[in-house]
Amino acid sequence: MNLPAGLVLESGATLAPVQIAYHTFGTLNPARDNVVWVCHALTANADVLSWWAGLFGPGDYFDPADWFIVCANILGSCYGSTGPLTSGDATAEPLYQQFPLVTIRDMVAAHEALRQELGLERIHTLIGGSLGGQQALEWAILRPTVFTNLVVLATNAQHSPWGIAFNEAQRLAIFADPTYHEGTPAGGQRGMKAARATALLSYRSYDAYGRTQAETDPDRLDGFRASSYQQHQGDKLVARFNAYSYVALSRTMDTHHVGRGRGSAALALAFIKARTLVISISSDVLFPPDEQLFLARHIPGATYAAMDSEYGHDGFLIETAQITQLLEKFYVPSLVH
Ligand SMILES: CC(=O)SCCNC(=O)CCNC(=O)[C@H](O)C(C)(C)COP(=O)(O)OP(=O)(O)OC[C@H]1O[C@@H](n2cnc3c(N)ncnc32)[C@H](O)[C@@H]1OP(=O)(O)O
Ligand SMILES: N[C@@H](CCO)C(=O)O
Repeated sequence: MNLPAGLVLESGATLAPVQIAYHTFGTLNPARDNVVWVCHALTANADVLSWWAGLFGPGDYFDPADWFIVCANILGSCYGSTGPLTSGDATAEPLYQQFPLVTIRDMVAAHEALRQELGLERIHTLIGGSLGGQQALEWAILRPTVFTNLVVLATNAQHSPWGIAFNEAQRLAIFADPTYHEGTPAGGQRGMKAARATALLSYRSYDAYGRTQAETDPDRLDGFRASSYQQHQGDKLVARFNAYSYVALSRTMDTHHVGRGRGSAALALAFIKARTLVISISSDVLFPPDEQLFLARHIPGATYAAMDSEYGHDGFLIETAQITQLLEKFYVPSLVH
């Protein structure tokens, strides 16, 4: 979808033109009440069936045979929507480091424009984890009557000092790579590799590393498994992402505060009318369970569910069997459609 006039961002700057890439799966039913809208996290994309398999896909809880699933790539990303490498205007240069600050609310403005374009008056379920949960919360506050159900995982009402510090450490790694400042599509790759390796420490847990990366050779002095894992994960992101989007999206995450201009986070959450399920992960050090307890306390009538997992923050992507069980329990009373 194209917005030729673009969007006036929360900062006051105009981003124009704006393109929003999205995928839909399944079919909108005649009653138009089977829409599930997924807000994706930091480095994912609109193809939710590829990165949330086990929850979205044939035979999964959200089976495209039953549901009309919509997922839009977020502004600032590199998977089709307007971002630092796409000027949006074929004649202009990409903006690279000059890409403007996009807030979570700006991302939501893009989702809202797409919802209106698609003519979806009601969304049965709005779901997202992490940065996706931040968008979902903002949207449910902004348009309280649109969403029947809201499911947020491993997310928060306001990005924490700890989360911002992690993001800053990652940006420092990218800024220390001189190629980032050259402004080319491959700029900052070595920095982003280090940034992803740093981020991973906040996405997994001590126990997960202990289980998957333990050494079997007690005499080893170098070349540890945990080291090559960090290298591999950094390389894997470099192969599919770019440093300018990484910096832009981490800055977006830092801006997240549902209470901005609304008195407080608690007052803002009280606007939500959707029936809400808030899910936490016991080993999540980046978005710890206290943050989800806060959400559940302040969203009217919300249900809180704690997942026990050793996977840390990334548990929201990995623990699909547990999430399915929680959804089955959550939807039973209201049955569905
Ligand atoms: C275009 C696309 O790729 S779609 C985008 C995919 N990603 C997203 O959308 C973002 C959301 N997804 C994610 O963040 C992740 O995929 C997760 C959290 C769901 C799972 O993370 P993964 O990295 O797949 O799992 P895990 O931590 O177990 O690591 C497995 C990988 O590490 C490798 N690995 C494990 N131990 C080691 C080691 N000691 N040394 C080197 N490599 C290792 C494995 O071989 C495997 O590599 P592969 O992914 O290249 O096959
Ligand atoms: N590992 C995920 C989640 C971060 O919140 C990603 O790369 O998008």
